[in-house]
Amino acid sequence: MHFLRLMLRHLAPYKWLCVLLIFSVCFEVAYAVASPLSLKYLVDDAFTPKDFQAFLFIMALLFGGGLLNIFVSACGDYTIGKLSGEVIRKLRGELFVHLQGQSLPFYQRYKVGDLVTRFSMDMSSIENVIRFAGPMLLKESLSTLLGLSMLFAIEWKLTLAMLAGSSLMFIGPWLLQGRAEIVNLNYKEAQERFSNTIDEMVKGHKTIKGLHQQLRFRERAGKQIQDLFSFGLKLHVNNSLMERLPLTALLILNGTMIGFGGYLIFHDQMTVGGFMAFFTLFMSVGQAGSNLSFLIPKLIESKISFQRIEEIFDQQPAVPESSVPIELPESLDAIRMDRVTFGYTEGTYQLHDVSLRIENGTYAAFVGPSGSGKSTALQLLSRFYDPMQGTVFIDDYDLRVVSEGSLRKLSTLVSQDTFLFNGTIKDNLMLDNRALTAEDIVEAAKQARIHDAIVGWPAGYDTMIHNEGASLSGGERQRLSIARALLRDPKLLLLDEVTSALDPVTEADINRLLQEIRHSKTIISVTHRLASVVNADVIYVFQAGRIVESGKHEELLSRQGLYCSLWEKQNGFQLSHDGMYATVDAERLAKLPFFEEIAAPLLKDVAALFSTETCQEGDLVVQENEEGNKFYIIVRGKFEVLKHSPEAGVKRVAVLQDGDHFGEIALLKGIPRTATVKAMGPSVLLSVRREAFHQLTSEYPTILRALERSLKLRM
Ligand SMILES: Nc1ncnc2c1ncn2[C@@H]1O[C@H](COP(=O)(O)OP(=O)(O)OP(=O)(O)O)[C@@H](O)[C@H]1O
Repeated sequence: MHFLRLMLRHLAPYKWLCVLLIFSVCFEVAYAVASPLSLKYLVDDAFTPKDFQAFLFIMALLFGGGLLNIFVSACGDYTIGKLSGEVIRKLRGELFVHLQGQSLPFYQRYKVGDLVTRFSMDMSSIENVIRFAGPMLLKESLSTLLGLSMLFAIEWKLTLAMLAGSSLMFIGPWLLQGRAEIVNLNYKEAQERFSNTIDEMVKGHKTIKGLHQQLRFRERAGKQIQDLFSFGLKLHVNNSLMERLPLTALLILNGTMIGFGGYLIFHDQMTVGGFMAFFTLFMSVGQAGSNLSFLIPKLIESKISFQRIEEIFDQQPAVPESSVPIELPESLDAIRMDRVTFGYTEGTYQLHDVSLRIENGTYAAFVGPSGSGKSTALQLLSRFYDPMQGTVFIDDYDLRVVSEGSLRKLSTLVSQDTFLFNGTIKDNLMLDNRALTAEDIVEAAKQARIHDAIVGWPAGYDTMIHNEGASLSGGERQRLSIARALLRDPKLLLLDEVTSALDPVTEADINRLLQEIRHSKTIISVTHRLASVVNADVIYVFQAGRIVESGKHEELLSRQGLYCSLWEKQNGFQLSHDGMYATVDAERLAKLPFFEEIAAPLLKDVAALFSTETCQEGDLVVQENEEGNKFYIIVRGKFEVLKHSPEAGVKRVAVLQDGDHFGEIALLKGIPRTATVKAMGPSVLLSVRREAFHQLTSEYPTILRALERSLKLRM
């Protein structure tokens, strides 16, 4: 019933098309039922008495009715096409808009495959039901009802006998329906899971290869393909049984009809013409009945599809637009957080009681260790999430009551995960702003230091971007997204690690650009590279979801707190302009716990042993279980530390960044690495090999002893 209500709700806006469809179906059915009846009159009133006039009259009626039937059926076919097309068009459009209105948590819950399957498979199963199964259901039900009343008129006893036997036709489908629904749902979910695997495999092909996870993916896909096979087989067997059982029942009924009909003729209770008409009509009613049972699997499939699409429609955005949204003015005085607490999921908190105020025209920076909540704070300032407690204000407007359109016009977020649309470079830069001129675009591209690269490509600004920009380097994608943000000319520019994928020269250029535009905008920049925030008007230092320090660079250094220790960790390195050659000071090495006992002159020799290594996003510096023979210090860049376990697969256990070090045990012995270390973007490392280190320690055994002592303490 719920399914019928859903279906009627979607058909309701097209009343006239429905009326036209019902009319054409009724006409077709009436003609189909009347045709076999003509046999009775042909045999009993024209052939047996040899009445030619009556014969001509019946033939004329049949022929005229036939022509009219063809015309009405053609109109009916057009109506069905239009009706199903309109319903699906509306449904697709509404679902699309509904998806756009959803917030980030929705997109974390539903994966690409889930949504694509609903848009493709489920929509076509609904389209099928409206285009074929629905009209057929109407037609065959009417044919059955009308045919049955005619059969009663011809011979009620025989009809009653047949009717009693007909219940056999529906017992099978009735018994199998519950199982059919479950199998159908299982099959659809298996399709979703497989689509998600394909999506992950395409997007993560580099990582899968890099971490040598092909086998795991093949096993996962193999299992899912096996599921598709088993559920598909069950579905097929179930559907076939639902279709075949009524046909078997129909055969039994035919035998009954011939036996009982013959008995009535032999006892003069029925004419031969009447029996012929009854037989033909019964066959067509039987056909209609079995057609109805053929429809059952299709109806069950579309019922599940309707439910799956309704499930999406039932999802409400976690960050809803206010019912009376306020338009923000075109300029802003300040943006602030007032005692904001937030967690991505119930019971977890990524921000605790955070308060801050950033005045118009300020260049503010959020810094702190990885995972301390900097990006989360930025997401709340852009209202991608709402706080659990506390409020985010722009001027004195709570972001929850502000119209999304005016907020997006005022502020633009450039994040670490740049997304480029399939289209040309120009389309990606202009988006929907037709007012932009070619000069504006070139100017922004120059500012973002991407113009030279673009004009170097054969098609220049008309170069097509495919596959979300996978053919471009991380730095190129990042610079394009900066240019795109500049073209929107926002008053509030929110930057999340925008220079992390850039080489030192481009990074310096972008930092210079930010200095140039900082007075015409409010800029909030999340970064882990402290050298880029020394000029900031205010720096907020995050730790475990709280702001633990704030102020200018010099003030924070003098406090000797977390900022100061992060600063010291990142200092003491020199990097050439092209980012290809780095060195480390002996003073910086002395800050490493296992080198602290070693005298300064000896550390100078240790520093000279380091050589520079550069790597790109996805490169594996260290692989779990492989023998280690190098120690690394990160000069710039971000690395994730991954560990593999049979239960959880590959899991990120830490993120390392500028100034962090790893693999020091390899300096003493070549034991297997306990984790994999993978570059999250272009990076520069300093490394020293155990063999080189041993040459030095054989000259100065004190170094070796000091190192052994401090590593023993640490382990
Ligand atoms: N969408 C999410 N769902 C659940 N947890 C999340 C989500 N995004 C981030 N987190 C978690 O929230 C915490 C804070 O993350 P956030 O990205 O804000 O930190 P960050 O200081 O910006 O770190 P980084 O410099 O590494 O980006 C981390 O523990 C992270 O794993």
